[in-house]
Amino acid sequence: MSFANIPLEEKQHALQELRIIKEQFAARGWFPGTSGNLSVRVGAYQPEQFHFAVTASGKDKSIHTPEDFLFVDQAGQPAEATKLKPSAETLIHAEIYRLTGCGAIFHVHTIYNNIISEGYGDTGYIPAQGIELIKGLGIWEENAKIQIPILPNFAAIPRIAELIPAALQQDIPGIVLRNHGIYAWGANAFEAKRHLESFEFIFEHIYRSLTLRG
Ligand SMILES: CSC[C@@H](O)[C@@H](O)C(=O)COP(=O)(O)O
Ligand SMILES: [Zn+2]
Repeated sequence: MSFANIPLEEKQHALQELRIIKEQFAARGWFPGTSGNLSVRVGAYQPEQFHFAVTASGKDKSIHTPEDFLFVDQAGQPAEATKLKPSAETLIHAEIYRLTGCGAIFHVHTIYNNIISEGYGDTGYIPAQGIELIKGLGIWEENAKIQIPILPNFAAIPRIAELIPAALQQDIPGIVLRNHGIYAWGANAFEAKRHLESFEFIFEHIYRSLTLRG
């Protein structure tokens, strides 16, 4: 499906969803120093052709402006004429959409995801078990044991993107960049938000449990 053929209402709905999520996450302090990026996919999905709305790069994500988002294609290139620059990490979003066919991807930098990803960085994944919010990831098995993948925080985004296929864990809707932040995704914005909140609860739980035990 070409970008022009995607109904205007669907595009506007995606922008409205992003605007609401951006405001909610900003209120939690999840975009410090302009960090973080958000996207919602629009139109039909084929691994080799799709489109999504993504945050423009380097903006203060705690305020709303008419220049907060733009639409890009599967290669991360603007889908229509614009002076806006897509997020520096758009290629990571594109690769996650290509591999999963998901509907929304949210990326935030938090103290908990940074500290925990550094702590487990050499292991390559964050282990979690016995935390109720694992169910928030859609994993309902009793006492489920999960491993949340960690990728190195290379400066070159294409180098990170090329590691994603091997790192993806079936049933784990997220990837952490070491000492950087998390990407969480879902079939739609509602699910991606639930997953992101669940991951962040898990990270804080692990951090506080380790601190308590000394
Ligand atoms: C200003 S620190 C954050 C950036 O380095 C980057 O990791 C980030 O999340 C935001 O980049 P952006 O290009 O605004 O989407
Ligand atoms: Zn980032």
